[in-house]
Amino acid sequence: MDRSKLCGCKGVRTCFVCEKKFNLTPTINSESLKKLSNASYCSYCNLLWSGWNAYEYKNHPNHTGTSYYLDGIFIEHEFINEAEETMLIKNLDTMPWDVSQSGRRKQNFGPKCNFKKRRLSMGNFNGFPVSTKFVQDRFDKIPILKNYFTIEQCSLEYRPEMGASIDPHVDDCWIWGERIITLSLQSDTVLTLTPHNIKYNNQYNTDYIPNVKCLPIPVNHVNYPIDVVRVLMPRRSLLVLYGKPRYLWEHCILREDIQERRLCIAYREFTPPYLKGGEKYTESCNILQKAKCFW
Ligand SMILES: O=C(O)CCC(=O)C(=O)O
Ligand SMILES: [Fe+2]
Repeated sequence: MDRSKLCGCKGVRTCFVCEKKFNLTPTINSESLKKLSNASYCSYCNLLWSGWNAYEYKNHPNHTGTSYYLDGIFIEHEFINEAEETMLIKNLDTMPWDVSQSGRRKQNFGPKCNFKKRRLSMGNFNGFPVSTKFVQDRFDKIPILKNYFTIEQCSLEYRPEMGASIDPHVDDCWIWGERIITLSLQSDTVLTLTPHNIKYNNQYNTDYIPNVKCLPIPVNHVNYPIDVVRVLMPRRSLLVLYGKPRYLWEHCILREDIQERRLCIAYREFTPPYLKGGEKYTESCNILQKAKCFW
């Protein structure tokens, strides 16, 4: 089944286009997730509240039912204003979009990374679009983003008519540092966190997680009463995932949570070995220099 001329999907990933043409069925079944114990994140009290509805945070402070605590999720509402959002979307859309998996499109600005061989190179990385610079500059305002130095910036587009989604995954742990940032644009969606069922040793390069031996992997099965966490990502908000939600849970965006076109800009930093003073710095110093450029 060669889908290279049809869409961007590979392996188990699918979109409406290839599902129709090859009679494929999507792998993720949200109905089965709804049957698990689920809770939604409230960004105002930093707690999870029982239930699937990700808009539960709007009931704050009048939540009812049981609450749970999971450290490692941060949301800043209205990180950018409406005029800035309009301007960002307009500027992103002046640049070409590349097809990606599961009906998404993307614009990638960052070095070339071979996650399997764990090899890093400049590739055609040339810095970042100047129209997006103010977003990176504003990271300084957020205390948990202290010393955040962006190495990769990736715009993603999700359209309902493509059946766009992103399958459960953990962002690579060898090259990408602890703090994963996402700026959401154009419409709200939900990030769904699910138990990380390890499929094979070192999947996502989890052996490279700092202090991995101290972390109870997979935490959910061992001692956490919740199997699915729903995190609303309102348009114009900034989400930061770190700690356990970044390393020990997979995150995904379900097709049913894309109701309108949604864009986001995802940001990644290097892991400590590739930062100044780290043991891999000789391999990364040119890339760190390049990541200061805006064009
Ligand atoms: O679209 C999003 O908010 C999540 C994207 C994501 O998880 C990724 O690019 O690794
Ligand atoms: Fe991700």
